[in-house]
Amino acid sequence: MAPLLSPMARRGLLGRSIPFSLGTARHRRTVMTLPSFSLEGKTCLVTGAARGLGKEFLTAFALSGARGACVDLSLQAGRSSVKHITEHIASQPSTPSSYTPELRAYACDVTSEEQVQETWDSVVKDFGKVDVVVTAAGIVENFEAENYEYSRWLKMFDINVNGSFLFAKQAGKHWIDNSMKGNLILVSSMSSIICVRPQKQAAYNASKAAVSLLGRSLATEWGPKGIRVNSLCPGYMKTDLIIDLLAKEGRHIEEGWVKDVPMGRLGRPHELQGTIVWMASDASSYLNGSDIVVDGGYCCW
Ligand SMILES: NC(=O)c1ccc[n+]([C@@H]2O[C@H](COP(=O)([O-])OP(=O)(O)OC[C@H]3O[C@@H](n4cnc5c(N)ncnc54)[C@H](O)[C@@H]3O)[C@@H](O)[C@H]2O)c1
Ligand SMILES: OC[C@@H](O)C(O)[C@H](O)CO
Repeated sequence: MAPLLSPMARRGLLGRSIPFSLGTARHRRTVMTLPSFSLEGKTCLVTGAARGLGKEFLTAFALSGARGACVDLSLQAGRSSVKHITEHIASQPSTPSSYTPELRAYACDVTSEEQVQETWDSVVKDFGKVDVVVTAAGIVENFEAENYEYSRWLKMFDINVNGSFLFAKQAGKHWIDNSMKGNLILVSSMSSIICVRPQKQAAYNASKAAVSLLGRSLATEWGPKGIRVNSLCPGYMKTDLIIDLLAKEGRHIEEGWVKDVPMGRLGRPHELQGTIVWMASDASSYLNGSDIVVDGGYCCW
C-alpha cells in the first residue's frame, strides 16, 4: 500500500529527525513518537531523585526534553545524580548533539515544611515555573507489628505520607494561586493495595495506602481547577532500596518474590520510564485520581 505521506512530510508532521551514532559518524534517522508524549517546555520537580526510582524518573523526563529539579536530603548526592544523568543522556545514540538537559540539585528534607517551602521557592526562581511534581522520596523497613517501635512508625509516616503531602500542598497552592494547570504524581506502591510476603511491613503498607488515598482526595479537590493528581504503584523494582532489603532479609526471599510475580522476575527501574513520562505528559490528559499499577502482574493473585 502506498504511504499516505512522504517520508519528509511524515518527519515534519509526526516525528522528529534526530541524530544517532553509527560507529564514529553521526547519522540522522526519524523517531516516530506521539507528540503529546514530549515534555519539551515542562519543568519537572522530583523528590528522592538522588538515586533509585526518583533518579530514573528524572532521567526519563530529561530524555523527553524536560528541565528538572533533583530534590533529596544531600546536595552532594543530588549533584552527583544530576551529573550522572547528564552523562548518561549525552551517551545515548538518540540524543541530539546540541542537547544538554537543564537539571539542578536541591537539598531538602521532605518532612520539614520550612525546607519544602524554601526549596519550592528556589526551584520556581531558578526555572520560572514547575509543571510536574513527583514525590519519590520514601523509605521501607520490615518489623512485625507487635514489636514495631512507635517512633519508627511515626518516622515512616513522616517521610512517606507527610513528605508527600507537604510537597503536594506547596505545589497545589502555587498552581491554584497562579491559575496554573499542574500535574502531581505521588509515588505509592502495590503495597497500598495488597500485602506482600513474607516480609512484615504493616507501617509501610499503611503509609502507602494513605499516599494513594491522599492522591484520590486531591484529584477530587483540585481536578476542577485543572490540576491532575495520580499515584504510581510499582511492584518490586530492583533499586538500592530493594537490594538493601534483600541483603538484610536474605537472598532466599527474592526467590519467593519471583514466584509471586506472574512475569517471573522483578522489575528493572528503567521499566517505569514509559509510564512516568506518560503520566507526566499531555498524553495522559484525562488521567486523574488513578492508581497506576506496574507490577508484572503481582496484584492479580
Ligand atoms: N523499589 C521498589 O521496589 C519500590 C516499589 C514500590 C514503591 N517504591 C517507592 O518508590 C519510592 C522510591 O523508592 P526507591 O526504591 O527509589 O528507594 P531508594 O531508597 O533507592 O531512594 C529513595 C530516595 O529518597 C530519599 N529520601 C529519603 N528520605 C528523605 C527525606 N526525608 N527527604 C528527602 N529525600 C529523602 C533518599 O535519600 C533516596 O535518595 C519510595 O517511596 C518507595 O516506597 C519503591
Ligand atoms: O511493594 C513493593 C514495594 O513497595 C516495596 O519495595 C516492598 O513492599 C518492600 O518490601
